[in-house]
Order: sequence, then C-alpha cells, then structure tokens
Amino acid sequence: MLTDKKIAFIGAGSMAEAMISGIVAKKLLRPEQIYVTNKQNTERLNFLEENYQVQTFKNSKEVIPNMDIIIFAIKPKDIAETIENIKSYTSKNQLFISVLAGVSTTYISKLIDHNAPIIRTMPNTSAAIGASITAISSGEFATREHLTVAEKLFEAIGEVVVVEEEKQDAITGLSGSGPAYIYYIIEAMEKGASEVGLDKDLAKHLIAQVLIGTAERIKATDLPSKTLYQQVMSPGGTTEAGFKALESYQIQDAMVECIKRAVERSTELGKLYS
Ligand SMILES: NC(=O)C1=CN([C@@H]2O[C@H](COP(=O)(O)OP(=O)(O)OC[C@H]3O[C@@H](n4cnc5c(N)ncnc54)[C@H](OP(=O)(O)O)[C@@H]3O)[C@@H](O)[C@H]2O)C=CC1
Ligand SMILES: O=C(O)[C@@H]1CCC=N1
Repeated sequence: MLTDKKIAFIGAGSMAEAMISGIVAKKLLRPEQIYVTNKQNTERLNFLEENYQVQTFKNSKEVIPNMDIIIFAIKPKDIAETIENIKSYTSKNQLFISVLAGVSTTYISKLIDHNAPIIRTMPNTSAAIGASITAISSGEFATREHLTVAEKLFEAIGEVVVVEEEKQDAITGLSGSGPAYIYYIIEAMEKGASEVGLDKDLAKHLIAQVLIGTAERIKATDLPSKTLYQQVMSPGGTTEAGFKALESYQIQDAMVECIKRAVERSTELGKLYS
C-alpha cells in the first residue's frame, strides 16, 4: 500500500522526528521515500539527513507536486502561512495528514482551497520509541482507503484508534499531552527518592518498573483503578500513610483540572485557527 509512496513532512521538530524514526526503523518506507522541510533551521535538516538518510528540501515547487502524502508537523500558529506557501503545488490526488493540536480538517480544507482528503491525528512523544497512541479522524473528503493509509503510517509509531473528529480536543488533552503529566509525576517521585536517600540510577530503575508494571496491569485487568490501589494499601500500612499526603494536597482534583484545561486549550486553538 505504501510501497512506492512519497511522503513530505512540513515541519522538522520533535513530532516529525519521532514519526520518521519509527517509520524508518520499522521499514514501513525507505528513507528515499521520505522528504522533510522546515522554516529556517538548516542544521536541524542536516541532522535528520545524517541520522535517518531522508531527503530534505527547501524548494517546495520542485518537491511538493511529486508527493503522495503531505504531513503537517508544525505548530498551529504556523498552519496558515505554511499552507499559503505550498498550496499552489498541491492537488486533490494527495493525502494531507495533520498532527496539529486543535486545528480542524475543515480549516485545513479551507486553507488548501480544494477538496483535498485530510486526516487529523493526535499522536504523542512516545512515538520516539514506537509506543505512541495515535487517534486518527477523517475529514470530509477522506475515504476509507485514506484512513487505512494513515493507520498504517501511525502503526509504525505505536497503537492507533480511529475516532470521530469531535473527540480530538478531548484526546489531545488526555493522551497527546499525557506523557508530560506523567513525566512531571516521575520528576516528583525522583525528588522524593532523593530525599529518602536513594541514588539516582536505582531510583530511576525502580520508578520505571513501577510505571511499566502499572501500565501493563491496567491493560490486563478490568478491575477499577480504585480496587487496584486499594489492593496495594494495607490498613495502617505504608501506602495508606503516603495516600494521606496525596489527598491533603488534592492531587486527584489537580489532575482532573489539568486535563480539563488542556482540552479547553485545544478547543481554543481550534477557534483561534478557524
Ligand atoms: N510535541 C508533542 O508532544 C506533540 C505535538 N503535536 C503537534 O505537533 C505539531 C508540531 O509539534 P512539535 O514537533 O513539538 O513542534 P516543534 O516546535 O518541535 O517543530 C515545529 C517545526 O515547524 C517548522 N515550521 C514552522 N513554520 C514553518 C513553515 N512556515 N514552513 C515549514 N516549516 C515550518 C519549524 O521549523 P524551524 O525550526 O525552521 O522554525 C519546526 O521544524 C504541533 O502542532 C503540536 O500540536 C501533537 C502531538 C504531540
Ligand atoms: O502542547 C501541545 O500543544 C502539544 C499537543 C499535544 C502535546 N503537545
């Protein structure tokens, strides 16, 4: 399906690199099928060329018309300028994929100015190790075949779920941003470990395995999270003592608020760039 397809990444930042590394490592595409551009950072393009043997380009007029798939991996604020620069070299036969938070397929369609097939996606940075969860949604002109192409691409960087586009803001605040929340908690656990006298390497090993074990367990069981944490907690034991501190700082309320605010921001970005 992707055998002879050519793909251009517009934007060469962390999401583009995470996707490129997964696609190349899984041999989904050969490096010569992958093209990358950015706004000005030539050093960054050289880095991607050297590390992944992909093609980089500056001249959109020469490259864009020959692409089968164009992936927007830029910030939401740059979408209008980016599409303005390339739209005259695009056609309806190309598939457009966006990883942008908040930005709707309707808006991208309006900017491209022809009935192009567009797929909106929300991966996360765990893509760098092939462990993203990517939600993908079809825009108005995308067919089942386009969706399948996008599924294949994002399966190279982890798991994929197909969702209605109206769920994408909620997903962005939960699993797009999610790794950051967990890293923040990890940072707190590392600080705690240091304060109780554990060295950094041992603490990192212990924390990582706690997270892996917990994640695997929630995937493997239907038991509610409350039951799972209650199983850890012996009456009058250590966990209960720790929990009293978590509850006194209202950690759960803070996390609920965190997710709600991230989702609101995704919706706001969608309104700003609409
Ligand atoms: N980071 C994350 O965890 C996730 C990010 N996303 C989404 O991915 C998108 C990209 O994020 P991320 O990779 O972190 O961003 P980065 O800031 O790392 O990269 C942005 C890239 O866009 C390029 N760019 C800016 N303007 C233009 C332009 N006019 N033409 C071509 N390229 C341009 C920049 O080039 P230059 O450096 O030369 O200015 C840079 O390469 C965002 O929309 C974000 O919402 C989605 C899921 C997770
Ligand atoms: O913070 C952001 O806006 C992007 C989208 C999801 C993760 N990072």
